[in-house]
Amino acid sequence: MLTLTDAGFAKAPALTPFSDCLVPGELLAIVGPNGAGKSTLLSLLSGYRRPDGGSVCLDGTPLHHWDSAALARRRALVAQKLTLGFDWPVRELVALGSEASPADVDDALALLDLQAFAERGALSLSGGEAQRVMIARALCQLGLGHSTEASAGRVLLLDEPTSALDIGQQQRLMRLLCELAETQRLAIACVLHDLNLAARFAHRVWLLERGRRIAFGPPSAVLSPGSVARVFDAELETRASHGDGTPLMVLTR
Ligand SMILES: Nc1ncnc2c1ncn2[C@@H]1O[C@H](COP(=O)(O)OP(=O)(O)OP(=O)(O)O)[C@@H](O)[C@H]1O
Repeated sequence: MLTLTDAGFAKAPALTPFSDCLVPGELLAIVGPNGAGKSTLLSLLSGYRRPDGGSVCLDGTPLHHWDSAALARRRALVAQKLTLGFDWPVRELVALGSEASPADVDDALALLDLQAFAERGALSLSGGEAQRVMIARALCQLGLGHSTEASAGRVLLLDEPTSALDIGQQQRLMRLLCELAETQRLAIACVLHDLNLAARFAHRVWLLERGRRIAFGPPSAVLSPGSVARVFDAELETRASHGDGTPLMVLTR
């Protein structure tokens, strides 16, 4: 379990300290306007930045005390800006830095609908294909495909993983993330700009505004049309409702 206790950053980019957990089996959506601090929060959750106060612990041990190889097997981050580096064949890029077997790589490629690209050079991929490759790589890093017991408690952090995906791929990815959370007992935190996607798939939402977490809870509680319109300074219409009562919001013209 990943636990934040009064963790935040005093210096820019600042983040007001708060406490909460990333729970195995849960898909958490982190939402908020541009510059609200979502990527900053992922840098805290991943351990790439140490909090100025409080702690971020995985199974009770502060992230900065973890051995880096052991931590890499327990948490993976797919950043917003993709760095493909060299023109690796996709298969090699997906396996890079992990202990994945060729069969594990095949499994990860299949999960992300990438089998046809296995031998292609990474630099030849389209934006959406490259985004899916980096997610497949994170799954290999976490050793998914092994037993559920081995996967349980692993943490997958994704910064806008649907930003380059068409709607069909968005749906397949969000379904896959829900399935991995539920069947492999992963804890997943995912920055999303599409609030309807967050409402549809996330178990819980954290809403950020100006470096502060201002709301958290189930999508139906956090994503009310009033608070979304205010926080995002957007004019919205509520068209219908998702199954759980969360409003389906569209922009007015
Ligand atoms: N090194 C830095 N020094 C000062 N300010 C910074 C630094 N890095 C980021 N910021 C600022 O901190 C704020 C939060 O940045 P962050 O990238 O976390 O936002 P975000 O919510 O992920 O935004 P977006 O939706 O645009 O990706 C932004 O206003 C950003 O300009």
